[in-house]
Amino acid sequence: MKLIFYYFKKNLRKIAAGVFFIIVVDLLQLLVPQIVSRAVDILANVQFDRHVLLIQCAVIVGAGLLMALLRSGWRMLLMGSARDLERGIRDELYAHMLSLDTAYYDKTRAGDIMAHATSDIIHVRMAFGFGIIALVDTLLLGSACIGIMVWTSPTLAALCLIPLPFLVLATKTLGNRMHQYHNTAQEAFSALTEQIRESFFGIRVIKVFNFKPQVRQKTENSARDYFSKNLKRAYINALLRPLLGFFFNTSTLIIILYGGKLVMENRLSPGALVAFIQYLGILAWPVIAIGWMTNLLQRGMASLKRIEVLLNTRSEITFPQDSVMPDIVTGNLRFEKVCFSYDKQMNVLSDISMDIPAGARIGITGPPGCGKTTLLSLIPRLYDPMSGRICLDGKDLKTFDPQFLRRHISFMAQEPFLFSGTLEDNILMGERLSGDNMRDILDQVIHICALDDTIAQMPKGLDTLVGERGMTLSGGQKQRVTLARTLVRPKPVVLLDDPVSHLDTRTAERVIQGISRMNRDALMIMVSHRLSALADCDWIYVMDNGTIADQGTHAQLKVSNAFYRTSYKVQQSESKPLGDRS
Ligand SMILES: Nc1ncnc2c1ncn2[C@@H]1O[C@H](COP(=O)(O)OP(=O)(O)OP(=O)(O)O)[C@@H](O)[C@H]1O
Repeated sequence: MKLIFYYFKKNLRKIAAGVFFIIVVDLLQLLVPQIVSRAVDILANVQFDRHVLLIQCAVIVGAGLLMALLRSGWRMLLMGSARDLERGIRDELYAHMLSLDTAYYDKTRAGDIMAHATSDIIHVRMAFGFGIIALVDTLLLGSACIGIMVWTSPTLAALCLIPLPFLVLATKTLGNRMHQYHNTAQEAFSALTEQIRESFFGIRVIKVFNFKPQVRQKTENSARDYFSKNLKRAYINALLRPLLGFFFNTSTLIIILYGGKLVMENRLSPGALVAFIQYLGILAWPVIAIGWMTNLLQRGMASLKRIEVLLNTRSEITFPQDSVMPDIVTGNLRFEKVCFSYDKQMNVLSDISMDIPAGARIGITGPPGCGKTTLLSLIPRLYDPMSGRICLDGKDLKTFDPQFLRRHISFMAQEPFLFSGTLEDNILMGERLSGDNMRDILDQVIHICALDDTIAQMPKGLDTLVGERGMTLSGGQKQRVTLARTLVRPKPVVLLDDPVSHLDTRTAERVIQGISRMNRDALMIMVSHRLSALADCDWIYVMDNGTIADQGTHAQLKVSNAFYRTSYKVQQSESKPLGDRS
């Protein structure tokens, strides 16, 4: 609610002006039947005054014009404020979502986040935009209409308002149903969109495995589900509108029957009878709006609650107020009895202790799933250890300013991820390189990552668009672009998670040689299954089942460690031409 109040206060003038315009429009709306009433009475009188009648017509036209102007005025003011609220919530939510840690995204579905960022925000806007309008209109127009009707003829008002409670009940009950069906239809729509999104996302797998009939069937089922839920909503709508019409017509019938009798008995003027019918027409909107507004507000409050839950979600990774920002980071890294678990139950890393001097080249290897990526992820604090600690230059990572820490660490993730944009955008990530020799550095990094030939073959070179998620590039090309992104800015700690896994042996060798020549002062930790890539490392850790099972140099491990020796032999023989394998 704090957010709502903030934007309410921020747009207070606009909202006040909008509400004032609504009040004026409502008053004009209430005035028109009065003028019509006079006009009818003049017409009913045989010797009518043409001049007065013309004036009354002119007033009606003038009131109509003014109402049209003021209506667009309040729409702009109130809808504008509501849109501002929508924009504000979206900005706040997005900024907050970016601040949440990786663990949050591990357990949250992308579809739910999308729902918060789209439909929930729209519901809040609707509730606090249309909600205000409906509230003012319902209170003012509804009570004024009833007041005028009672004042004109209490008995006629009492009789013609008999169907009103049924009308409110019907709107409320059917409105609730419609709201329920609306929600289920929304869920069905999300499922359908997700289904379509996923099928295009995995179009290659679908084609290769000939999954077309299954995927089509699944999408058809989702579409049918969406259709049937929408149909229920349409049925309710189809029932609601005639029902509203029926109740209003019943009221009109009562007015004509009993009001006509009053006119004939000269207890009511014909003009007043016509005005009565008009007031009943005006009353239709507030009556419908009560049910509509309740639904709108309920839906808006539910969405606001969901948004607030998200906004109140805090990262498990916390950062100290008085964080450390040393002048120099040398890159001395120490793991002290570090344990980690994703689910807080089963350890993925157990009792990891390592002392890594600044500037060292460290290799990490081990069977799939033994915890190599997890171990790297703890260094830029994508996750925090459950116990033990990790120190950079003797200080616990948890004491560093997070931005500062990540500014000093380069991290190449295992899965190459590219954004839609140009190759250069993806390497530089929107930050221009500063300094005179920066173009040379970029060229040098491109060369190290064996990207020069690839880029030279592209008509637009570095300005080539890579498509959504780098669709137009091969797996190996994507991996080298993400490597270039990691290496382009020299940092004291460089973490590479299987940087050459998608590359052929020759290109991988060239890339590894380039990396080892580069930025010799930096601490570099490289995870790799390809043991030849680790041959130049100063020290290699062999992991198994979340622990450090062995350590040594490449030469030592080739002899002393069974896993390392066997893997190396297999990889050596695989890299030989078929005829040379023995
Ligand atoms: N986000 C996650 N949530 C829960 N469990 C995870 C998550 N990421 C990894 N794991 C589990 O943690 C264990 C270690 O995974 P990790 O990715 O660190 O292994 P790895 O040694 O890098 O594997 P690979 O060589 O295949 O890349 C695995 O059992 C994996 O299933």
